[in-house]
Amino acid sequence: MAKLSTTMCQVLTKAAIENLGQRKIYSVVDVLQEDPKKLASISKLDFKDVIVLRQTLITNFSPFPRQGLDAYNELLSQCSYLSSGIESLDSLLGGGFLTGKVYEICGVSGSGKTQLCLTVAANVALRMKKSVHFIDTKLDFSGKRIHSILEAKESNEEVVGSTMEKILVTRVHCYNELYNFLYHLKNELVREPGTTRLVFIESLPAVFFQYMGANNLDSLGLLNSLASLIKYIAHEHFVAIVVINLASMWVEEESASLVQNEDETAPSAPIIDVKPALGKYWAHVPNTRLYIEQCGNSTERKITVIKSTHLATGSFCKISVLSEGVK
Ligand SMILES: Nc1ncnc2c1ncn2[C@@H]1O[C@H](COP(=O)(O)OP(=O)(O)OP(=O)(O)O)[C@@H](O)[C@H]1O
Repeated sequence: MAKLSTTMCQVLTKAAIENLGQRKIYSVVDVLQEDPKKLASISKLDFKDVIVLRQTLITNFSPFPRQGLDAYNELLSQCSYLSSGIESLDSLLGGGFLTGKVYEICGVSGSGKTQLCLTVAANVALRMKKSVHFIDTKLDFSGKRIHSILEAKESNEEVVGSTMEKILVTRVHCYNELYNFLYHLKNELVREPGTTRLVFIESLPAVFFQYMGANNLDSLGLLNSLASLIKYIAHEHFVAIVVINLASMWVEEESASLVQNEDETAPSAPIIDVKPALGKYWAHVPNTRLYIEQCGNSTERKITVIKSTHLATGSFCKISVLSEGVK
């Protein structure tokens, strides 16, 4: 909501702004909502000038509809898939993580979220000249682990060293530090566009749990500001942002009692529902949500698309968490 100023239009004088202010008309939206005749009498501007003012404000402040073709061409020219370096995951994602999108990887504790992110960070940094940001909110980033993942892929110690230099780890202790870091990253990308294409936030609940509970409105406001910033960076600077979230498993007892087995005598299996943390507001923020869970033997994991704007939900792939990283 832009505040009125004399630089917005030649006819908008300081006196007119003061006159409008006395009637609580302070912003562009206030002017556009008001009847032009009434505006002329309040501001003491000519009716002709009020029409010029309205046209100028509409031209400069309205979002214009764009053709679908323009949006598609922009996507083709500026977005790219960042291969995760894990074949099965790339084919699930249609080629890799798409720049300009926000991804969430959720799963219960120990499901392999961190191992997956470290491996993808290592793979992307190894292949690309750009830096990969890793925001560590849990304060447990392991340089040793990423070094051993890289060593398993690359025998040249110099290449391993230069790749590790491209993985920029930032430790944040609280929401404010996270927000400030992202804000500065946004400014850096304005100054030097394209310096980074991939950002991991590991993990979001770690900086939010302190705000949950008592004053829920505060946490919603903070979550809203962070979500806008994350989306802005991803969309405007063509960065893929991968947010790690915890998930909990809930047994839906009501549904369980409705589901009958084939012989209708044995008790039916309870339906397990996956609930990512951070609530309903956050639920719509990521463009794609991936759920990672253990399956089969202790190293095997299944990744399922549980929400997406461009991938089929329910599709899945299998990966293995090994000493040399995720494969
Ligand atoms: N060096 C390693 N070699 C093989 N497997 C490993 C290695 N390090 C961790 N793992 C496996 O990775 C799994 C833990 O994964 P990870 O730490 O990524 O879980 P997480 O989902 O991030 O958990 P949390 O939410 O608690 O942080 C365990 O099954 C562990 O055995």
